[in-house]
Amino acid sequence: MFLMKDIVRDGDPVLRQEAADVTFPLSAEDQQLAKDLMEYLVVSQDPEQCKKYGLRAGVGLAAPQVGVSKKMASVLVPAPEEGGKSPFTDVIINPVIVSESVQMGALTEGEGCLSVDRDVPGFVPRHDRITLRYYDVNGEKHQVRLKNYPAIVCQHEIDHMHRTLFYDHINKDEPFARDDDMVMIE
Ligand SMILES: OCN(O)CCCc1ccccc1
Ligand code: NI
Repeated sequence: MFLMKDIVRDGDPVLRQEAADVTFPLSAEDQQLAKDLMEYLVVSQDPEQCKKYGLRAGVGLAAPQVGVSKKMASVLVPAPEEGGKSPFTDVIINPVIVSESVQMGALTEGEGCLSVDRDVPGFVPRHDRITLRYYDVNGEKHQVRLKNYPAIVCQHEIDHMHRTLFYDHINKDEPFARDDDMVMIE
């Protein structure tokens, strides 16, 4: 199981590398990696377990963040309300955004990252809607349309595979600048 000590922090070159495509069928190692990446999210989103293991809660975790420069990330978007259904939960492998809205969206709270041990205030403008193509651990191809929070999370994780951290997108001069067309996501 991954602990905070296993999470690579900003400054480590692996976070600024282009990650490698994953080959199928998954090696035993990559199967274990997928399990561990998802397990981290499940455990970190359980308040009791999160505290017990001293984790920072996360809704996504990309392989480069545990030092593995591969195009694999777990995503577990919590259900909006108790007992509801998660809007998106999967391990996304070799993801490609095949289309994206012109309209941008950003979390009103800004973003954070398990690999960035500091607050970086500001809006992180992303595409409000995307069509995402990816493979799951069984090598099955998926094409999904995501919007708002699930779309934001997937773009954050895919960024990790392409040398990008969330604060790269924040406007340096005016961190809270927004065009009136931008969807503000609670
Ligand atoms: O890469 C995942 N990770 O650093 C955890 C935080 C994920 C995340 C946080 C805010 C908005 C989108 C995604
Ligand atoms: Ni991150």
